[in-house]
Amino acid sequence: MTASEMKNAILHHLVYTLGKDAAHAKTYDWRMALSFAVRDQIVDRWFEATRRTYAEHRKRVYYLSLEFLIGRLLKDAVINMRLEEAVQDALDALKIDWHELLEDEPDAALGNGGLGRLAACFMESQATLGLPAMGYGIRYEHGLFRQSFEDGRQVEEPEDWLSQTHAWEFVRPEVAIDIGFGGHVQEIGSRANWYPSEMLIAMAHDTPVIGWKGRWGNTLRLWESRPMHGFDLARFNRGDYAAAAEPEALARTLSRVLYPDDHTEQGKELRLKQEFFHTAASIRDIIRRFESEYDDLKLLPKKAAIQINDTHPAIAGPELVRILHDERGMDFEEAVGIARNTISYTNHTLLPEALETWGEARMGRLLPRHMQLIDRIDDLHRRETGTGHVNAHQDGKVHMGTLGFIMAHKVNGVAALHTELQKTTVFKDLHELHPDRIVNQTNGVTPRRWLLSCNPRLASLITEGIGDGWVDHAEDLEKIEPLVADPAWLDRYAAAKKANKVDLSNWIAETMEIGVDPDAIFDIQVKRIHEYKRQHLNLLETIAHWQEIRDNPNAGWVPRVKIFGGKAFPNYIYAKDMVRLANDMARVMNSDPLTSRYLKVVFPPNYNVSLAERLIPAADLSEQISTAGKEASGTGNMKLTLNGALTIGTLDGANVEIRELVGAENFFLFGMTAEEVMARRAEAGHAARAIAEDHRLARALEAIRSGIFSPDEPGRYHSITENLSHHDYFMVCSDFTDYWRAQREVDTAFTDPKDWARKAALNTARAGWFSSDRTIRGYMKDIWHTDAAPQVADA
Ligand SMILES: CCc1ccc([C@H](C)CC(=O)N[C@@H]2O[C@H](CO)[C@@H](O)[C@H](O)[C@H]2O)cc1
Repeated sequence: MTASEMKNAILHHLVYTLGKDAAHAKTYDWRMALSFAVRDQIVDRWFEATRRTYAEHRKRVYYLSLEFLIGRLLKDAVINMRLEEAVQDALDALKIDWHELLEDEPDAALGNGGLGRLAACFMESQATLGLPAMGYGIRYEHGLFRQSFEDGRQVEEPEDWLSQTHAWEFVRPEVAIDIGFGGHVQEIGSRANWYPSEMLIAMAHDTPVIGWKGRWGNTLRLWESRPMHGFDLARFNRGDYAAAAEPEALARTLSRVLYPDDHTEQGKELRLKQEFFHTAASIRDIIRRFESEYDDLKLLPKKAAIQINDTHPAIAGPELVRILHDERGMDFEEAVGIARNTISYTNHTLLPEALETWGEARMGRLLPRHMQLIDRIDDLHRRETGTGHVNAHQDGKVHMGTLGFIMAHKVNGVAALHTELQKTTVFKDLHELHPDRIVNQTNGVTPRRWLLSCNPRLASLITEGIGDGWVDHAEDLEKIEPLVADPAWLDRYAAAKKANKVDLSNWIAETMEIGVDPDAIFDIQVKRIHEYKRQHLNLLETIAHWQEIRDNPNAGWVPRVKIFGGKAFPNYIYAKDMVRLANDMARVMNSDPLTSRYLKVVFPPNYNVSLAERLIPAADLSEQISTAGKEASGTGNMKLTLNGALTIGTLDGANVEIRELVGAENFFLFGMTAEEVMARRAEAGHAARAIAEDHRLARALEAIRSGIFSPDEPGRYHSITENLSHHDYFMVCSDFTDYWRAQREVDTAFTDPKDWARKAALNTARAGWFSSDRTIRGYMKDIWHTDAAPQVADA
């Protein structure tokens, strides 16, 4: 598409779709007009892919997830359709600033963190690989809350991405599925009729997901909840206005807001209703599509692969069995077999508090037939395995992890260490019963968004050196290794990083009025705030570092900027205290005349996908410091490695595989292994001993305890200091000394910019394996048994 064609298409949509005259158009109008112009280019490819999938009777993958952390879509679409040049030239001609339009788009923040973002990367990779796939999610009216800071405290505000028209979705009023809750069951022999007492509608909104070079397009279908019966006019006419709107309000509650908790199940009824609403609508839609092409449901596993993203859609098993057995009359055991061969389950966490369980009373009341089927599935599993002690329904609860495992033909972990730990911890018994069911699929990230789009300086340097094959064959990045040996190329590599750091310093100055030195080490920890991720270990080291600089300011300290980003679950007080402590420390340290030129702390609010795209290209050091055995994989670690940040980290999650691939000499390792953590945790007083043995740790804790960072409320962080001194379940104290050692090694290494650049470039060169394209190819081979469609021509 030429620039002038693009210009005309933009002007066409401005006038005829937005109904705006160019003279009066606002940024929003231009962004929407451009989005529609680009969308037009995508729709044809999207339809072509759908048509081919039907025509070639291809097996489809269905990715069921309560979260899709998509971020912005305009730039992604322009880049994947190779329209960047045409768009930029068209906008130049219209005197419209491209970056202003990009910044104007709200993030689609339909997820909490790792799990949701992984789903979004997977959707883009499936489309890039030409794999017929469909994502099923919920169209939350309010995504993850907006975070702001008041006096250093996290404050949450509702996020409202839908207050403006969303350019990238198409509503599907004809795809409206009845969803029931409660009521009673009438059993007829083995089968039953379920008579729900509450009904509402799931309506579909489709977003095209276009792959690299526009060669294939898939659909992300998001469900909105609508009332079965709309506005109650009779009540309104009787003046009972609130009641008149009640059915509408009630029904819409289900897709109103994303639950902001990641890692702690709240067991709230609305959450279970959201999960069933999402999953039942998706399963019904999958069966409808299957039956529109085939008439023998025994074929289902051959033509559909359903992946459940953690336990949140685990009710999919019983719901599929209910439809196959109760509604389609299939024999119960056969129905379970068909369902199991269709479904596979990914586990993303070992944290006990994150493993969902539902009370039998609540499940029985809300989903009476499913509760019965869960018991029959347990019974069948007992007969199949000849054991009685592993049941989904146990001690008055339904364990969704066990249900997900029993009703799946494959269960996967998201990194090699995590997958092995699954076999010895959460799924130990089930693994013994089904030794070949657990497989590993180490996570990945899309190199389109997380390198080509967010780091154009580095991307163009790479493409100039090795061509653009790396964009959809990221393993090709290893071809830059020979260039790393060329000092001139390495200088340009370092210059790209430096320019990104200057951009970020300017943004921090503009938005936070904090001056940071772009030649300092940009040390970044960006992720959800959680004790197991140990932001407080980073804060303690920062305090000890600050104290040492104050003791001896002229000791030739290597300047460091500590950048934090992340949201705390609103009810997670300890995590919110960690956020506030970081802000209190920033206030004191950044204005400390003795130390501020050597050490700054910066905590930009509202960390989300778009802020990650701004921070990650400017990172020198990637903080991946979780307690070994706790972070299932991590994906931020992969994005930072791809963008040339060196990792300081523990042998946890995918850090292990990153270190193996980039080389131990290009990674700052510290801390106990998962086994050592278990052993140390068994030793009483492990924290007190660590504190006694490390004066820096003791002194840093004392600084917090004494109120240096909270003079107006000295006891503000009592919870943190007391917990660390007496419990310290996540081994912050026991890993401190070695962490300090590793951080000082970082300082030393950074004083040799050439060697640092070489290490950084080798991280980029060897990060290709962490592409989500490789991950999806793994799922296709080991779990979904699908192959990609031969590609249509490039965009
Ligand atoms: C029910 C509450 C709840 C909500 C979300 C979750 C997610 C599983 C948490 C999550 O995001 N896990 C992260 O998944 C990433 C993608 O696989 C991994 O890289 C991270 O290590 C893991 O913490 C657990 C429990």
